[in-house]
Amino acid sequence: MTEAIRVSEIFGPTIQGEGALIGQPTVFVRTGGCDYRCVWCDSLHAVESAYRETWVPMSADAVLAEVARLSGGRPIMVTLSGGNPAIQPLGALIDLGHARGYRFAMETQGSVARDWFAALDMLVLSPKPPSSGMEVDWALFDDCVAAAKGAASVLKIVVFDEADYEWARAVAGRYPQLPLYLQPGNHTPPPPEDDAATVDQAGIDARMRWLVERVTGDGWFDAKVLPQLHVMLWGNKRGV
Ligand SMILES: C[S@@+](CC[C@H](N)C(=O)[O-])C[C@H]1O[C@@H](n2cnc3c(N)ncnc32)[C@H](O)[C@@H]1O
Ligand SMILES: Nc1nc2[nH]cc(C(=O)O)c2c(=O)[nH]1
Ligand code: SF4
Ligand SMILES: [Mg+2]
Repeated sequence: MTEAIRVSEIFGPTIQGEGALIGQPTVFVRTGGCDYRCVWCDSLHAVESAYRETWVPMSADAVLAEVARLSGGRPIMVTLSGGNPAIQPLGALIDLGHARGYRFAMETQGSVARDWFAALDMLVLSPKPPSSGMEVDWALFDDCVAAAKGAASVLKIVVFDEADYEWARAVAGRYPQLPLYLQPGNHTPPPPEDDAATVDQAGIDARMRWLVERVTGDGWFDAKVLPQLHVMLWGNKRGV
């Protein structure tokens, strides 16, 4: 019996709405609990301890059975997110899923490194810019980059303002080997309203246009700028 995984929600298939795998059909496994508290986190139901009683301990077998039920038993890309999925014991799930043809991408802020990162098909590292109110521990972040070993790794940085943009440029300079994705931030209403599709899409669009102008104006031609596609389609609705 493997150690239990604390699960906030399992949903899909939907499309990956962000970053390198945008548009790709996937099932999300969102774990509960995070070592960060970003002021603009859009997934507080998987972060705040007020929601702890909604998180269910599940075995790797049970998680994979639910993923298989949702995907009609067909192998699919599984996206591990959270909260911070790196604080959960996910190695056994990845091995079990691989044996059945599933692939695994994971979203993490890069604050906790695990040796099983190397088994992922993609590691998405999203270090948090100044607007988040968090401060990155770069030694821990470097441990995460190193733990991925041969696994494909990318950077995805949320940008709300000029200070975030300048910060993203510096981070890109620090990790020239990692493909970099920039995404405009969305201001999410705090719970309990976070179930509703209430985003300021016009504001996000304006931030996206500004970001494109900054990147092209600077001749930063190896950065990719993408919106959160699922937010364009469904706002900050849960489970999509
Ligand atoms: C909810 S987080 C969970 C995974 C992990 N804790 C992390 O932050 O990478 C998933 C992704 O959503 C991004 N994100 C969170 N809140 C956001 C917001 N308000 N606007 C845009 N992206 C956001 C994060 O930067 C991360 O790339
Ligand atoms: N469709 C969709 N794409 C996503 N990409 C990253 C997400 C996340 O919350 O980690 C997310 C999400 O919640 N939904
Ligand atoms: S690290 Fe991710 S899940 Fe945790 S608070 Fe920040 S955005 Fe939310
Ligand atoms: Mg999200």
